[in-house]
Amino acid sequence: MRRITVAGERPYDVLIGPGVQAQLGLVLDGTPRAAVVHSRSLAAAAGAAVETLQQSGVAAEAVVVPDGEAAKTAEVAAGAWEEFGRLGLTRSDAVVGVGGGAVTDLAGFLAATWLRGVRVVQVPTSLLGMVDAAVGGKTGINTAAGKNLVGAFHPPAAVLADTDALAGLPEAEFRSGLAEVVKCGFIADGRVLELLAADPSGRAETTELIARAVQVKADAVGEDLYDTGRREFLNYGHTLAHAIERVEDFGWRHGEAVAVGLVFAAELAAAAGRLSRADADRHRELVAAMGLPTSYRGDWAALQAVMRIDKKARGASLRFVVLDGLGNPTILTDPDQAWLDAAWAAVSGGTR
Ligand SMILES: NC(=O)c1ccc[n+]([C@@H]2O[C@H](COP(=O)([O-])OP(=O)(O)OC[C@H]3O[C@@H](n4cnc5c(N)ncnc54)[C@H](O)[C@@H]3O)[C@@H](O)[C@H]2O)c1
Ligand SMILES: O=C(O)C(=O)C[C@@H](O)[C@H](O)[C@H](O)COP(=O)(O)O
Ligand SMILES: [Zn+2]
Repeated sequence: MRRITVAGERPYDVLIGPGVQAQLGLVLDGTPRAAVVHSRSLAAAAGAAVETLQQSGVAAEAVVVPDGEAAKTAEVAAGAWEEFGRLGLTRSDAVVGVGGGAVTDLAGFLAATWLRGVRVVQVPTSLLGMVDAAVGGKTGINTAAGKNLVGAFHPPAAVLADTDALAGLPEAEFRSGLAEVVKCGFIADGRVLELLAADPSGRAETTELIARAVQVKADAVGEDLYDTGRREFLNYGHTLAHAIERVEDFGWRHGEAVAVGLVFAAELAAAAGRLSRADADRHRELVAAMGLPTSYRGDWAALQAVMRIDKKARGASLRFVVLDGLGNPTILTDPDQAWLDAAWAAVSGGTR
C-alpha cells in the first residue's frame, strides 16, 4: 500500500493499493452515521462500503445518484440534500463518495454544502478519480453555462484509492484517466513521461503512475488549496478541454477532452515561442500512442466564447497554462489571436 499525505489546514492521507477500501471503518471510526453516495453502476463497491461501515458501528445508508456527468447537476444535488435530511445527517456524520470523478465531485459538493460542511471520505473507483478528482478538495457541479462552475473547496478527510476497483473499469475509462497522468508528467514529473513512453497502456506500472500523479497533485494543492498560484498548473490542457465538454453537452469523457487540450496547449506554447517543436510533437505522439484523441473538429468561435468563462479568466483576460519547456508550467495571459488560431489549426486538422 502507498500512502501520500496532502498538507494543509487539515492534512489527510491518500491510500493507494489493493483492498484499501477496507480501511473505511478505521477512517470513520466513531462516526455515528454516513451517507454513501454512488451510482447504480457502482452498487457492488458501495454495498461493500456500507457493510464495512456497519461492521464498524457506523449507521451507513446508500444514496443513489445518476451515473457520470448526469450526477453533476443542481437537480441531483437538491435530491440528495432531501435524502440527507431524511437520514438525519448531522455535523458529527460523514458523506462517502464511491465512484468515478463525477460522483466524487458531487459527493464532495454535497458534503461541502450540507450543514455548511460535513466530512467527506472519497473512494474513487476510476483511474481518473484516483489520480485526480478525489484528491485536492475541488468539488462541484456543472451548469448550462459551463463545466464545474458551481462548487466549493472542501478537502476530503481521506481518500481510499482501491486499485482492485480498476479490474472492472472499461478500457476507454482507464485511458481517459491516463490523460490526467500524462498531464502530471508534462507539468512536473518527467519519470511519468518515461514510464508512459515505455508502456503507453499504463498497465505495467499502474500503481507507480497513480502514486506519482497523486504526488504531483498533493504538492500543488498542499501549497495552494484555493487555486491562486501553483495549483493553476494542474489545469494544463483544461481551458480548451472544458470548452469541448460544454459544447459537446458533457458527452465527451473528461480525459479525452483533456488529451486534445494538452496538444492544443503545447501548440499554443510552440506558437508563442515558449516550447520547442520537438516538445510539442512529443505531446502529440505520446498522447496518440496512449490511444487518446489529439484532434477535434468543431466550432472555433463557439469554443472561444466558452473559454472566456473559464475559471482562470480574469475580467476580459484569457489565461492559459503553457509550458516554458517540459516540467516548467507558467501562465500565458491574452495570447495573440494568431497563436490561438495556429494552435486550433493544429488540433482541428485530423479525426478523433
Ligand atoms: N475535482 C477535481 O479536482 C477533478 C479532477 C479531475 C476530474 N474531475 C471530474 O471528474 C469527472 C470525470 O471522472 P471520471 O473520468 O471518473 O468519469 P465518471 O465519473 O463519469 O466515470 C466514468 C464511467 O466509469 C464508470 N466507472 C467508474 N468506476 C468504475 C469501475 N470501477 N468499474 C466499472 N465502471 C466504473 C462510471 O460509472 C462511469 O460510467 C469529470 O466530471 C471531471 O470534471 C474533477
Ligand atoms: O485540481 C485542480 O486544480 C485541477 O485543475 C485538476 C483538473 O484535472 C480537474 O479537472 C479540475 O476539476 C478542474 O478544475 P476547474 O477549477 O478548472 O473546474
Ligand atoms: Zn481534469
